[in-house]
Parts: sequence; structure tokens; C-alpha cells
Amino acid sequence: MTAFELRDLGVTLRNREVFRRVSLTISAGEMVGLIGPNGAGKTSLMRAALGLIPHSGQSSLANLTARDRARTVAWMPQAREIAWPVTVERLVALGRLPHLSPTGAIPERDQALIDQVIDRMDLGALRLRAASRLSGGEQARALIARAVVQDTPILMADEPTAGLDPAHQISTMKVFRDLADEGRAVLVSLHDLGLAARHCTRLILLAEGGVIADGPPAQVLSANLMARSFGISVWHENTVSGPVFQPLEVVG
Ligand SMILES: Nc1ncnc2c1ncn2[C@@H]1O[C@H](COP(=O)(O)OP(=O)(O)OP(=O)(O)O)[C@@H](O)[C@H]1O
Repeated sequence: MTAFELRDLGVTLRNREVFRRVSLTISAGEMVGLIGPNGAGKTSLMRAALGLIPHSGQSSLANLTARDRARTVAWMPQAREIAWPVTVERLVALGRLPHLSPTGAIPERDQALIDQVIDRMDLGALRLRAASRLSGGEQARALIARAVVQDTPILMADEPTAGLDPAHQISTMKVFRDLADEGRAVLVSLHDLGLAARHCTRLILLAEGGVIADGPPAQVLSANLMARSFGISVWHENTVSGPVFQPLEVVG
């Protein structure tokens, strides 16, 4: 089942074309990693898909009202700013806002979901701490939890694992993968190609002003495409504990 579609999407910022003619269909159940070198346009692609920046072409999400969009897509931007001194528990609960009745009371069912996600994101010990005073990685986990609690059919996250320690990077990718396996569509931009290789069902490689590869991780992470897009040599092997991918050297 199609979760969202982009048709001939293009973004030009300050007279510079970032990418053009990107057409994609993302389906329910897919865990899609968006990869590409710095400045390739990963953030711009996600923001344009959400209708947050001017673009050419179409995105099936761009014309939703703000409320409908918040009920359809949980969006985790790269900038992680927690402006208010709310507790972690309250911050996560804010993810339910698009679903609340006008009285604003949190229903019991919602509280159970909030508790479950706090547990899943390993935030139990932090739940009564002021979110604005957590470390960068702890704040990232709280913001991911807020997005997960939104309980939407689509999840989009811009570099969600940046700044997390290895254990929390892995557990966060597993949470996203579980959400995809449960039938949601997940799109995450990633610089860690090892995590992308292990946890994504599909990779989209953005470079040279467009999508230059789209398919299963083993295909997109090929030596040729990695040399062409990132200028790196790589080591990639299927092991008993899953695919292992390691960038090796800068080439060319
Ligand atoms: N507000 C803006 N005005 C002008 N140019 C911009 C603006 N935002 C981004 N750009 C430019 O657009 C290009 C794509 O940026 P974008 O942040 O989408 O890339 P990215 O692939 O997400 O990069 P990174 O991996 O470094 O996060 C870059 O060259 C960037 O300098």
C-alpha cells in the first residue's frame, strides 16, 4: 500500500538547483534510508515532501492541512531544540497533541502508549527530568519518543541517530524498523552507512542533483556507487549476524 508519493519533485534554493525530477513511491512496511553526501539535498527533499519549503512537482503530503499532516506524518527535524523546561514525560506526551479532544485531557489509552514508548526508548530513568537539561543524545531520544507517540502511518526523521551512543543508535534503528515491520512507512536520512546496511529495507541515494540509486541496501551500497557518490572505498560482507558495511578509504 502506498504511503506517499513524490512526482517530479524539485527544489531550488537561492537560485541554485539542489535536486530535480525526483519521483518516488514509499510504501507501508518499508524502512527507507535516505543517503547521500553533505549538501546533496536530503533535508531539503524531506522538507519539500512535507510541503515545508517551496518546490516544483508534487508530493502527496504537501497539501494536507497542518492538523491532517500531524496525524499522518511524525516529522523529526535535524535541529533538536527543546525550548520549554517540561519534563521528559510531558515532552513525549506532546506527541499526542494532534489527536487530543478540545478539552486537552490525555485519555488512558494514550497514557499507556506514552508509557510504552518511554520504556522502548530507554527513558524510564529520565522521565521526570527537565527535557531541556538533558544531554544532546538524551534529548534526541526524547524527541524520537515524541515522534513515535504521535502514532502516525508515516515517520520521517532527519539524521535521528546523530549524537547517540552506539547502543542507542542500534536500539533507535530497531525501533524504526519495528515500526516499519508493524506496517508504517519510515524514511530516515542517515550518514552512518553501516546502520543503513543493517537496518533499512531500501536505500535511496541522492547525489548529483537527483536520485542515482534506489533499491535494496546491498545494491545501493555497491563499490561503484560508493566511489562515485561519496568518493570512498568500502568493505561489505554478509555475515551470520547480518550485513556488515564499513567505509575504508577516500579514493579518487
Ligand atoms: N535556506 C537555504 N538557503 C540557501 N541554500 C540552502 C538553504 N538550506 C540549504 N541550502 C543548500 O541546499 C543544499 C542542500 O542542503 P540540505 O541541507 O538539503 O543537504 P543535506 O543532504 O541534508 O546535507 P547534510 O548531509 O550536510 O545534512 C546545500 O548546498 C545547502 O547549502
